[in-house]
Order: sequence, then C-alpha cells, then structure tokens
Amino acid sequence: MLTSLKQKQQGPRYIVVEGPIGVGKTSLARRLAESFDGELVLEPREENPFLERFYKTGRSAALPAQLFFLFQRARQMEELRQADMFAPVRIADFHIDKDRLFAECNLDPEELALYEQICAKLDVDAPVPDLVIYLQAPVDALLRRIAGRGIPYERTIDRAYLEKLTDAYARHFHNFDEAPLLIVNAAAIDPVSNEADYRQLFEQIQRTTSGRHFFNPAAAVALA
Ligand SMILES: Nc1ncnc2c1ncn2[C@@H]1O[C@H](COP(=O)(O)OP(=O)(O)OP(=O)(O)O)[C@@H](O)[C@H]1O
Repeated sequence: MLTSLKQKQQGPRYIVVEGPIGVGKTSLARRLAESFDGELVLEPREENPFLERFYKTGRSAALPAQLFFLFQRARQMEELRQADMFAPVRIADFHIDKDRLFAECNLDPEELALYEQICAKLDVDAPVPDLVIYLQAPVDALLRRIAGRGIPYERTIDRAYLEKLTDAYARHFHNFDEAPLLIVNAAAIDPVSNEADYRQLFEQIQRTTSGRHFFNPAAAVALA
C-alpha cells in the first residue's frame, strides 16, 4: 500500500500522462490507476481504421486519421465531463492538446485550416487536469520501446517522424501553464518494471499540486 486513504483524497483527482509515441504513457497510466484504485481513460488507437494506412502511406491518410482521433477524443472528453464528480481518481494516457499537436505535425496548410474549422465547430470542452505528467525520452529509447512492443504497423515509424514529434512536445510543454506539470525523465527511470523508481515517482505525483517540477531518479527539483 503506497498511500493512506487521507492522502488519496487530498491528491490529484484527474491525472493526464503525456509524451511522444512509445514513451510509456499507457504503461504508467495503468500502474497509477492500480495504485489510486482509479479509473483508466485510454486512447483506443487500434480502433482508428486510418492509422495503419497513415503509417504505411504517410501524408495521404493523415487527414482522415487525424479527424477520426479528433472525434474519438472529443467523445471521450464529453464522457469525462458528464462523469460523476465523486467517482474515483481518473488517469488518462492522453491530453486533448495532443490532437492539435499531431495535426500541426502531420497536415498540410489547407488540411490544417479545415481541421481548425472543424475544431471550432466542435468546441470541445475538456476538463482541466489536476496534474499533467509529461514523459520525456530520447528518440533512440522511443525507437527501442516501439520495436519492443512489436505492434506490426508501427514498424514503419521512423526516426525523423519521432524527432518531429518530440520537438513538438518539447515546444508545447515549454509554454504549458494550464495545470500543474511534472516533467519526468523517463529514460533514466523505469517506473513500469522497477519498483523503487515507481514508488519514488508515485510519491512525487502525490506531492505535485501546483507549478512546474522536474523528476529525476535522484532528486525532484521544484522550479516553481
Ligand atoms: N521507462 C521505461 N523503461 C523501459 N521500458 C519502458 C518504459 N516505459 C515504457 N516502457 C516500455 O515501452 C513500450 C511502450 O510503452 P507504452 O505502450 O506504455 O507507450 P505509450 O507512450 O503509451 O505509447 P503510445 O502513445 O504509442 O500508445 C512498452 O513495451 C513498455 O513496456
């Protein structure tokens, strides 16, 4: 048991884990959901019928893949909004901002203009997280982890695409101030299978209620 009931009630109620493809969002979200005895909100990416085509053919399937994700994420945010406020802690493996971040990486200017019109009409009212955990790792580590989990259509994900995404994530979180932010060096620790790493991270998560913090294995340094 990592925490008392009292601490649980005081800690974050809606936690979002973010970061580039393969950095370990889903694995960490699963562990956190267990520790908090909470509810998982996962992105069911295998439901997107355009994703495999996008990885195979690139640009030509980018818009339908993007729009499918947009509607799926909008639906999930709507469900979260309507959910019981007294329900357990919720842990999501995506933040709604991810949608625009990928759109800007993958769409051409005309497609992006269309995407923006659709977003404006949809007007997604996403709940603000109590904590965002941004996982960072170098592209080499991401490539290894993606290869390790062995999803066949991901074999075509290349270094250039991952570099573009990791840069976009870094820029996005550089300016992020919508919620408390915990930036985790997920290359130096393995909270998925190392118990000590996980325990230390879990304690930091419970302590992070405001500002921007960095988490490294040896020390968590509060900057704000
Ligand atoms: N810190 C870590 N150290 C070593 N391996 C890790 C670490 N975090 C995750 N992994 C492994 O890396 C792979 C990718 O993790 P996961 O599927 O959780 O990534 P993700 O960020 O959810 O990816 P996506 O956004 O594509 O769904 C998994 O095989 C997982 O076990």
